[in-house]
Amino acid sequence: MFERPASGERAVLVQLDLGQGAVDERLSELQLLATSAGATVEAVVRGRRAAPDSALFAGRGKVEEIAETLRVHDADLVIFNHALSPAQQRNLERALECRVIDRTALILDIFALRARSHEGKLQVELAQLQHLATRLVRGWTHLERQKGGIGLRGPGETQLETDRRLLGQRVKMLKTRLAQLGRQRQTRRRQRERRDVLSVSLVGYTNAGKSTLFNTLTKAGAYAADQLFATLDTTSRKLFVGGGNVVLSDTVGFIRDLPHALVAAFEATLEETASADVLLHVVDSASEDRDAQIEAVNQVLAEIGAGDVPQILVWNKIDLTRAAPAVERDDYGRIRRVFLSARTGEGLGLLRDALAEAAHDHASSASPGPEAGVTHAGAEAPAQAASSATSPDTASIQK
Ligand SMILES: Nc1nc2c(ncn2[C@@H]2O[C@H](COP(=O)(O)OP(=O)(O)OP(=O)(O)O)[C@@H](O)[C@H]2O)c(=O)[nH]1
Ligand SMILES: [Mg+2]
Repeated sequence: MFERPASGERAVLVQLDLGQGAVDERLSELQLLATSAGATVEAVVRGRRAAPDSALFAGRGKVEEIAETLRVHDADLVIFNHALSPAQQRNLERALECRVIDRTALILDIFALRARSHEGKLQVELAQLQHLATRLVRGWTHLERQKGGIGLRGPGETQLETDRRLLGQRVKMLKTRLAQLGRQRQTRRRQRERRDVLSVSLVGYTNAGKSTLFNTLTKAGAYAADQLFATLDTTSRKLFVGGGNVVLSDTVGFIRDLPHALVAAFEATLEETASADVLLHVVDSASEDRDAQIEAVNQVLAEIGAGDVPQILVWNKIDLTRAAPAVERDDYGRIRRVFLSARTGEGLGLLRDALAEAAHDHASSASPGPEAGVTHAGAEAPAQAASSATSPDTASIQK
């Protein structure tokens, strides 16, 4: 579906335990991120520190261990699963004599690979330039330049050697252009609102199954793959459910510690999420990292001003957990959680029911405010404690 540059860089991953928890989950996520960017993971160096070293992030001994690992595996790239300061990155590259990138650069790189729409490309370029702006001083002169490597791909790469002034101008131009596109987007959205269509956005951690669900619901053929950030551009499709019309949008997935430059650059796209009537929060219920992922998604939602948009939790991948398809309702009778499998289609009908209810309430509500979608559902659906195969982890879900 998209061409992938055969970069085949041989990478060594570095994961330090700084006491934030979920170290194993963070590491397997980094592995998936690196593979999604086209690298082959040759080795992993792990360590533990109370706090990052100001000059090298890791300690001296650890840096030596990384150097030795690079030699043994003949690797040419080091990826830190942390945010490195420009100075730390520069010092590490000098010490290790190879390219060192951090988690932010890696994520930006994947975004550069995936961007397809005009707006998406502009957004990625803006994020890359903003990330580069602080790092511009170093240049790449102490390294052999390698076009197309991880962290150097995408529209931002051509600006690498441009001076700050030009870079500033480009950033300004991109912002203006994106603001224009944002206004057009808003106009389209208002027209939709007038037509009384319920707008529903799929949100969730990357790889949760949003695109798969989008496809089975709309048969649209959005790109779904076992890769992080397979989807970058927002795709919307109209959907007919019993209660009325729904516009369903599939969009970029979230990840913990989403780079701020990225959040800022994707403002317009994310705004679409924030202005939805209902969010379908898709969760990979089979993931060991599930609860942390839910939390990370809710955190990003709060950051982009979507913390108050009503959510229906979609407990996806029940084919892996062997949970039964079911719904859970709140005290007002609103469906708050649906157990289903986007892959096998089990429980999909229940989600359609939930959407039909929300669409019905949206159409019949007198004041179509942002929350009109599901908040009044209780009025005509009094607490029918329906088929809730309540799982033991219900308590961990607050939203
Ligand atoms: N077993 C199982 N796998 C699923 C299910 N739904 C999705 N998947 C798989 O999970 C992987 C990710 O699915 P996507 O639909 O691309 O996930 P996404 O949330 O759109 O991911 P991004 O666009 O990368 O953020 C794919 O390999 C899917 O085949 C499901 O119900 N059961
Ligand atoms: Mg997707």
